[in-house]
Amino acid sequence: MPVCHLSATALACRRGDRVLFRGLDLTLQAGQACQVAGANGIGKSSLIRLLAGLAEPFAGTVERHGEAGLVDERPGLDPHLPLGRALAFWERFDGRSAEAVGRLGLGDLADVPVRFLSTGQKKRAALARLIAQGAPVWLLDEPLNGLDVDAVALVETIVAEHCAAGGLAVVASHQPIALPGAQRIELRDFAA
Ligand SMILES: Nc1ncnc2c1ncn2[C@@H]1O[C@H](COP(=O)(O)OP(=O)(O)OP(=O)(O)O)[C@@H](O)[C@H]1O
Repeated sequence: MPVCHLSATALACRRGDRVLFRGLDLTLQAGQACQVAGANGIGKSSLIRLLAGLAEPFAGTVERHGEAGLVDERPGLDPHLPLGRALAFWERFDGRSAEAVGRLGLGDLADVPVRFLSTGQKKRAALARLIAQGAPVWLLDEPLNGLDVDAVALVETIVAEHCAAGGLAVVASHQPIALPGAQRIELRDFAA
């Protein structure tokens, strides 16, 4: 696993004419995880986007060393392709195939177009691609949405394995997720 590090300093986020949060500090080294918690609309997705470099902070800085792997509400897979081919598209970038499809219960779905997959199956597929990507910095926005109880436990295990292998993870979720030893950020504590 490539060396990784993620930090945010005095971070503030504005969406539209509203400042959502300010004064947020975060430091994650290889092997560490953080859960970002908070009510709907408080700014969890916005924080993930700042950490991913997809949006500019209103104030403060983000420093990231290591490629980011982002999972959000869009699976990042061509909806018109069968799942197997949609995942294969990423192989040329990732340099490896999505070997976790079996573990994620997708083994029988290779011929099913992505648009026909259920919500939970799409989320599982996004996680299969995330693992294949091999990025050290995982930024997971509501990764449990649509997942059944077994899949929730699997995500908890996969995140723990990723961190044990030297990766790091930020998990934004309004649902409980077991991340032993993880930091926790309550976004309401930074409400502007
Ligand atoms: N492009 C935008 N312009 C203006 N406001 C926005 C924009 N995008 C999001 N917002 C607002 O920013 C706030 C935070 O949104 P965000 O999606 O980060 O919240 P969240 O904590 O992830 O919510 P949820 O738990 O419902 O997913 C919301 O009030 C939302 O309406």
